[in-house]
Amino acid sequence: MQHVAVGFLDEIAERGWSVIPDFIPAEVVTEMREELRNLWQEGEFRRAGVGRGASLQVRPEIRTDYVHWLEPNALTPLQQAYWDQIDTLRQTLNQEFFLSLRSFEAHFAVYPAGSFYKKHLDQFSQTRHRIISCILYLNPNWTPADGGQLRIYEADGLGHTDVTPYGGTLVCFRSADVFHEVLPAHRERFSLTGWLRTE
Ligand SMILES: O=C(O)CCC(=O)C(=O)O
Ligand SMILES: [Fe+2]
Repeated sequence: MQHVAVGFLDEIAERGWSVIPDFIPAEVVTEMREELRNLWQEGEFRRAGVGRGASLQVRPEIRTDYVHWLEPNALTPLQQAYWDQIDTLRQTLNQEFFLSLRSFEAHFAVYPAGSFYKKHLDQFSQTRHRIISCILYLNPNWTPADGGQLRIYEADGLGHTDVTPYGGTLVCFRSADVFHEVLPAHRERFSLTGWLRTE
């Protein structure tokens, strides 16, 4: 079993979210960002939507990012290595919290300068398969002045915490009950966003 910091599991249990700085090393962040950039230049991204299946809609008043879904059967070696790391996390979460997380789905995301994603939950009301959201940031030299923070709301709805999207940082939270939003990014913002699922 991978050694995850005790604090990580406690935070997920108690407040619903946790941040792991340097989840992957800087060289790997750079290589992943190169893969993302190539796909972007090849026109392999689509405007992200809201909802699922037939009710999926592009809603620019809610989110203005672009996504490219990864194909689990055709991962690059770099993507596979990340998948393996997440799989260890999956097993740890299953053991610790008696969950039945079975799979992982993920997309690269690009937030062009000025983009945002308003306050939302990641679980769909009709289907409840997304249990833990995992976001890996791929930005070079990000600073708080670049905006694009992930704003995580407290369960009481009163307070919030802003997470700066430094390259290599992983944020995990419970998809069903942690409200969050992406504040407007002042620079192009890159990430790999995924969900541990029960199906
Ligand atoms: O990129 C982030 O920080 C969060 C993205 C997000 O909330 C989502 O894609 O559902
Ligand atoms: Fe989200």
